[in-house]
Amino acid sequence: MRVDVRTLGHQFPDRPWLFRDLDLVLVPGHVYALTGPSGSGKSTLLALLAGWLAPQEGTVERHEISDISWVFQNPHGTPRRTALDHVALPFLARGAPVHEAEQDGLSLLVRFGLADVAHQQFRRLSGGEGQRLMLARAIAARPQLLLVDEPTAQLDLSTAREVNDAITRLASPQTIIVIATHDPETRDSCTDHVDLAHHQPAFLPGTRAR
Ligand SMILES: Nc1ncnc2c1ncn2[C@@H]1O[C@H](COP(=O)(O)OP(=O)(O)OP(=O)(O)O)[C@@H](O)[C@H]1O
Repeated sequence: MRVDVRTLGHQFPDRPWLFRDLDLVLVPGHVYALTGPSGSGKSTLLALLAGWLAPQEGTVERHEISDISWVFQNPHGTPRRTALDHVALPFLARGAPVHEAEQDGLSLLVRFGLADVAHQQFRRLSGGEGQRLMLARAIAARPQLLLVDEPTAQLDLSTAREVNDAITRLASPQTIIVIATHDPETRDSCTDHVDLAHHQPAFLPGTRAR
């Protein structure tokens, strides 16, 4: 399982290049922080990795990847379902008996510091709890590629810290994880760092920028 990115570059019609000459090999067990100034193309790169968007130059090859999940800035859960329901569901969907699915779900809630709210409805969770639950649910679903867009953007400092703490426990041997972020603490919670600033035309050698 692997994502190979080769000499990738993208620009939208009649707009300047966002980035060029990006080479990456993404593998499971790592959590890649994707940083860069606002408008540098972080969300665009996530869409290219997912295959939602075709690159203007270069290639993105996904090897042995069929399931791709996203976690967005705002947690989207089912309001009246409990936290445990949210993480048990992916296990049930894979055919686990209820008891086992709930046990596995509970272990994930413990890992993400959510054991105390296991039986709380989603609508009663705080912003940080909701966001950590989205990460826990994404891990439970075991996608081969997990794309996370600005997970702390809507959170205050201490709530963001809780989410960043969860990110330090996110790495999974079954999943390649990429997190677009502005937050230096999120970047430091990841295992690897890709800085789009180094791939903006102004930073690249030669005269290709225009
Ligand atoms: N479909 C589109 N058509 C034209 N321009 C687009 C499109 N999608 C994004 N852009 C532009 O591309 C640039 C990069 O956007 P993108 O959202 O990828 O940046 P970002 O680094 O994620 O920004 P931020 O940190 O502010 O979220 C922006 O100037 C944006 O307006």
